[in-house]
Amino acid sequence: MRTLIKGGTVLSSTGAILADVLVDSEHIAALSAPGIDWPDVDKTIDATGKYVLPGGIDAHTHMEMPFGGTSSHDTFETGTTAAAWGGTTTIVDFAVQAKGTTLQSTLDKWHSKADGNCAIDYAFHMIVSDVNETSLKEMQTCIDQGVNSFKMFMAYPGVFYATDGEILRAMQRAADIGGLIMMHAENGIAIDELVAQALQQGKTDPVQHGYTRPSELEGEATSRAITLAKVTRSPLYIVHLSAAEALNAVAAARNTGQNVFAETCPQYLYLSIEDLAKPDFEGSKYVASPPLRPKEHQASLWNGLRTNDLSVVSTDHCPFCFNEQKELGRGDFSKIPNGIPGVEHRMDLLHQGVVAGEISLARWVEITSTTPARMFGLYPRKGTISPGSDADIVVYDPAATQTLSVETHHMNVDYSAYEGMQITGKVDTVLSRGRIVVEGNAFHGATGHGQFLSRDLCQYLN
Ligand SMILES: NC(=O)NCCC(=O)O
Ligand SMILES: [Zn+2]
Ligand SMILES: [Zn+2]
Repeated sequence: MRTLIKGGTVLSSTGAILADVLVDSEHIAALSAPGIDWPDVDKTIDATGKYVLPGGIDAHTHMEMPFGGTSSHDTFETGTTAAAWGGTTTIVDFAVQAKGTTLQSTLDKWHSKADGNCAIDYAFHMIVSDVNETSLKEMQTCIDQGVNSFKMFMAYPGVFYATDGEILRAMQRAADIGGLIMMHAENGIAIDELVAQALQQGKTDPVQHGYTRPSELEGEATSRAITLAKVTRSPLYIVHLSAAEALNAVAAARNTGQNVFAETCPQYLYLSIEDLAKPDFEGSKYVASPPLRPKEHQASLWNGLRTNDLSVVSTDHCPFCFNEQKELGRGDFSKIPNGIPGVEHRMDLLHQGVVAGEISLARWVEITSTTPARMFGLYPRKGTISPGSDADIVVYDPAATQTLSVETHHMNVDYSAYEGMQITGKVDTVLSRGRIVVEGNAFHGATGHGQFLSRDLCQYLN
């Protein structure tokens, strides 16, 4: 099957050119001057007036993730389908080690959830919640199976939390074997005290989730993680960075040349603690950790995206329904399942950054596709429109408009965190390994089309 995408503006992390893109089977065969007459073309897509960009890579999702006695509501099938609708053609999801289990059994479990069930390609990170001799050894086993990044938690004592000593040991191991430690950086011990105090004072509303997780405690944990990474000579990737204090710590480390990287998420760029404070328990829809911050943090985060102190935007997609799931925390905010849905909207939301003049078109591509591909060992198979690369391609109409809503989204969750938001730009067509999966308002993808991506070691970019 040969598909020609004609007349579009092809975007990359370095700029834009007018070019046609020839796709042969699953791969990009050629970029050519506009109008070249390629033989044996089965399907032509007219991209005149549209952008042609590499498919989005969302390096932080949680499909079917157990949390707080329930499970995130998107399956790998529904979540990857929603991702495709929004122009994301690869996800990297987190396999979650439960305490007392091995990394191998965790990996097997996540394969059994995902394999054969994804509409787009997928890979895994590993959450290490039980640091012991076996799991430290198994980090190499994970790498051998294409999983070379390991998330650890300074938050959630008693669940995922690791002590500084455990983090130090895992970082030493990662440094030895070429792994990447990803850190949820919040001071969970201090936060638990603040949570207990708030509950004791009868403060139970969702907004307390924000008040009990102050940005200083994200800044402190980020600095501590950076120090541990420095001592162990381990690269470090801070996940879901939300606070100016944390960003300052990352920027300072990077200025000294340390291999420290960070991602932020659309919710920290567009939503704020005012959403968490919505009445009638509606704030629960916005409970995630780190929490949504006062609006002032947003300008710092956009600046971090420009300076590259924030290298990646991922969603941390972790959907829990308002009815039944978020409901578990009515009367006790600490029991609200943590997470916000968003896998479908990342490309659109970041395009608003282009429209608003916060970032360039090239930067849009870089932070949503090219850098995650390079950072997580998927480049040049993914993250670029180049001959030989997988034909994961988005044709995007920058002039179209849409309104985000639970009525129209495809995520398996009963609310939209961005309800009513007006968006300029819309996905027109999506190809996943050469297959047209989205075309206008039609979905042509298939469950099981998505393949597991065994990742190469990470390529760090300062
Ligand atoms: N972020 C969040 O609130 N839920 C998902 C788990 C995590 O990433 O910490
Ligand atoms: Zn986290
Ligand atoms: Zn997460």
